[in-house]
Amino acid sequence: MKPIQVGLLGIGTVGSGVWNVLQRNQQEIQRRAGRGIAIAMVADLDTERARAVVGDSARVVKDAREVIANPEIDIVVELIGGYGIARQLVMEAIAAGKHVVTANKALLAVHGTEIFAAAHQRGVMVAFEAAVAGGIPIIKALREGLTANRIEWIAGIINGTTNFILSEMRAKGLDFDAALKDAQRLGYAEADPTFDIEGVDAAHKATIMSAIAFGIPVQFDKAYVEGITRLGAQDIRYAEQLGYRIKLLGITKRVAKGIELRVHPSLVPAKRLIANVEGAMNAVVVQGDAVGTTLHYGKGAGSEPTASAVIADLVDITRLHTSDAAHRVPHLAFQPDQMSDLAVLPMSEVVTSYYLRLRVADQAGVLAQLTGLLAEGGVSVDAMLQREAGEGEKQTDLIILTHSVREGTMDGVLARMQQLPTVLAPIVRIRKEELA
Ligand SMILES: NC(=O)c1ccc[n+]([C@@H]2O[C@H](COP(=O)([O-])OP(=O)(O)OC[C@H]3O[C@@H](n4cnc5c(N)ncnc54)[C@H](O)[C@@H]3O)[C@@H](O)[C@H]2O)c1
Ligand SMILES: N[C@@H](CCO)C(=O)O
Ligand code: NA
Repeated sequence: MKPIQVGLLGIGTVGSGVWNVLQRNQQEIQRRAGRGIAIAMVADLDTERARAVVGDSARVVKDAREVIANPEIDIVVELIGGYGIARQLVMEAIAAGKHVVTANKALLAVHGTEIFAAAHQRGVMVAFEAAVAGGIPIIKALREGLTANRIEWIAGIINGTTNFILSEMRAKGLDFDAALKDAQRLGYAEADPTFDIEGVDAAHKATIMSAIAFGIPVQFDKAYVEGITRLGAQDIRYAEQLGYRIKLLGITKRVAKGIELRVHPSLVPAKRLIANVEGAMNAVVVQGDAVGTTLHYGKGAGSEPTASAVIADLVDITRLHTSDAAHRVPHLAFQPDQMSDLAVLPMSEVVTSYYLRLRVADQAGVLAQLTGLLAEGGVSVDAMLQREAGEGEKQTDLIILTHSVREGTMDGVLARMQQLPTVLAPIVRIRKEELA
């Protein structure tokens, strides 16, 4: 049988990885897929660089629409990125009856509803394993391997750049700016790392996981997003003294009132496996009612790790494309007519515990005032740490760990604490997740 015909849109970091791995493992992949997989056409604005990768083995064009218009092409792989031209090309490929593979989490988190509906209507598959945690087969795990479970929550380190920065801050005592410079020097962070450090990239990925886990539409606009740019090196140190590490987590959780969907720095007990995921590595913890806790660990980015996921999608499509569309794995794990309208909750409704750092005057009665306000708000204290004031110092750091409380309640208590004349600087609040 003729190999299934693939057209690649964009052959940068991920695209060249896809080309190279497919060439190298061609025979083994064919034995698994039951049919050859051939990249017949490649479109990239930089045709010279594209030719340097593929040589004479595929047709190289500048205009991605030439690939989409080619009736010979069965699968279009979108590896351009962003929500602009990539969105148009994906929609056009679907309209042309092509199956689509994409690594573009930004696109799916924001426009997924429109894209999946169009694909469903046209009877084509849109596969996106590479979009969440790169090479880790987490989409496959959530959609198929864990399909027996009522998923309770997912918490993941799903951005390698920020995990690298946090690891550097902890190991070397660097502040955020210095650690970011290291990440850029070593090629982990992009020239414009905004989406990574502000938590947006992790929120895109968490949004996609929340949809698959709970059968809700992708709703990036409802996600709470907080990055690591304001994290102080001293908080990493204090957290460590209390037995915690600080990680940027993407969290989605089913609670009585709806779904939590949030990305923010979190204290995690140092003894948890996920707290020990260092450098640019990714890890996702999934809690299912039947299986219990599972941990999925590996490389979330990079040319060949990401290509590993893109090619797995190509194999899936090669195996399934002749099957009746109703018997394929649904895009978001649940049948499209069985989606839930559970609400994504505002952050004020989220219940979690907190690490608070207060810069306070070192004088009698301060602690009593603060614990008084906490008690009034119904916030229960779990642990406290007071840094010894140096000789002659008139102020000190006070660290408070709380038990669980509604975020809206905590906001009120913090506002009242902040007004005390003995609280000398903005209070730092970091959420704490026990993950058990
Ligand atoms: N790099 C990673 O490790 C990684 C990991 C997971 C997901 N992703 C996602 O994969 C996608 C690709 O990322 P990348 O790192 O390979 O990016 P890249 O910048 O290295 O490659 C993008 C390629 O697309 C080409 N391109 C841009 N506009 C085009 C157009 N209109 N027509 C044709 N080609 C065009 C560029 O010339 C470039 O070669 C993104 O959505 C990214 O978020 C990347
Ligand atoms: N910028 C992303 C790349 C993979 O999506 C990261 O740092 O993890
Ligand atoms: Na993945």
